[in-house]
Amino acid sequence: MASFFANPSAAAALMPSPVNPDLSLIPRFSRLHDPISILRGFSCSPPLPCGLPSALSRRVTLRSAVSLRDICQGCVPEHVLMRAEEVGYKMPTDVQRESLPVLLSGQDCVLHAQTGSGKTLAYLLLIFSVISFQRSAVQALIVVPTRELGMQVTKVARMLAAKPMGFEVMQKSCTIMALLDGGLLKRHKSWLKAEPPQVVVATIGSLCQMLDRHVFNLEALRVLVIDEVDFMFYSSKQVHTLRKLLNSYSSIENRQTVFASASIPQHNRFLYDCVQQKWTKNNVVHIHVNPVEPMPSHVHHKFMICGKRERLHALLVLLQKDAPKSGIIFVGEQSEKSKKAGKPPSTTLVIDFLKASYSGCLEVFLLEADMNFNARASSLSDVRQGGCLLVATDLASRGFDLPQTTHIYNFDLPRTAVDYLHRAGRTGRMPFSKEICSVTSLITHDERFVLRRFENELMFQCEEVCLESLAP
Ligand SMILES: Nc1ncnc2c1ncn2[C@@H]1O[C@H](COP(=O)(O)OP(=O)(O)OP(=O)(O)O)[C@@H](O)[C@H]1O
Repeated sequence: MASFFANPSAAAALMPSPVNPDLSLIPRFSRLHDPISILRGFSCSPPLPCGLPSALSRRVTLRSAVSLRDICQGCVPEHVLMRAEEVGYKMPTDVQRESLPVLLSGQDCVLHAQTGSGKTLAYLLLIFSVISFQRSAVQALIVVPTRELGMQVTKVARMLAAKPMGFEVMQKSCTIMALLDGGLLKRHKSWLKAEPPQVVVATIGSLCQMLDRHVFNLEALRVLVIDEVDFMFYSSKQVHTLRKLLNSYSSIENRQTVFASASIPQHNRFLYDCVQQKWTKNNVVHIHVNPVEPMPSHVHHKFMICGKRERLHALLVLLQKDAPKSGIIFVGEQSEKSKKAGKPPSTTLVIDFLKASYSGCLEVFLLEADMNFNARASSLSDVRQGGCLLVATDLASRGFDLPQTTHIYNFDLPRTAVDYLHRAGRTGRMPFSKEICSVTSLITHDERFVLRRFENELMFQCEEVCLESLAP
């Protein structure tokens, strides 16, 4: 049993969540979540096959109103806690409240909680509690799927590592290196050799390039985080490299391993693999927050039925009516066939249309994989300045944090329910705010059944809005 439960006062503070497993909903829920574990209760996942020790699945809530400081004091350095408070992280979110005691007790963890729930801060606080600022060696590694998410995580980590105001004694600061696709890898190489940083945030491609060339090693690694783990395993082309990272470049005995995502399809199977494939230790804990509500409840979901040719006009009407503070318009990737035919991608059509017709006060930006890295970086920094309309492909659907985003538009429907969940999760990202945000999908009659399938899988309801009722 996990060592966390050896502490009677901690165990007493834990109460089973009053989650109501509405049985009629369970069959619909099966692809994203495991119905068996919902039926069984809340403290442990079913025993793993083949007599493997059971991975703990915690669906429990610490009830008392404790601050982040209360949870982390004595483990996380004082200056990091002061910085966290300085930037506004005072009370923990649910996932932080549930995961930090487990993480700080040294156990491997699968962090499984809604988009925008604060998983990044949870694993960063663990990292700062474990690494030695005096030692010049790579002690923590965070692997992310995209350059954009890497830039964001690096920014939060650097923000926490900075000296807080009025804090005098800080012998040595922590260095955090971003090793991201398209970065200046040559410069990084010299830096890594001359003075290895304590924390590296990397995309898998860049990381393995460095490890294969023995530019640095992971002998001193204490924490390994794989963010957006389901994407990394199921959609990334670099699964082979990821496995190598988990099994060959560092040892599970010496490191603490953390996997994070808002969606882990068939999570019991994943936990089984973690133990069997030796990606984690046997007593890995599954922190599953709010399992019957995979999306934030203050996000409203809507759809509008319109023909393909009407879509641009419909989008414009919606933008005028909604007047978003900031919005993201998701457009599908261009197919190979359409590329070969020399057609412009849908992103270009949408951007050109909005630039010509949108008369609102927001600036319009583009973010897509085909842009070069500098253009992507500059788009990203522009959209972070304030409100804007970002036209993006699914590149922006994972982990991207623009808290000011109030409206999401699916100009093209996403391919899967998981993609819908991550796109929708780009809004409603202020943990303690209940500001109503919305996701509107523009669909044809034929696509209604696809959206209905997403509704069933993700357990939300979509309200229909009519173009005629919105038009002035
Ligand atoms: N304790 C806290 N207090 C206030 N704000 C917080 C706290 N923790 C996180 N946040 C804010 O919540 C937002 C979402 O956090 P984060 O990006 O870590 O979410 P996430 O769970 O990783 O989401 P996703 O699954 O979409 O990547 C961020 O803007 C972050 O600054």
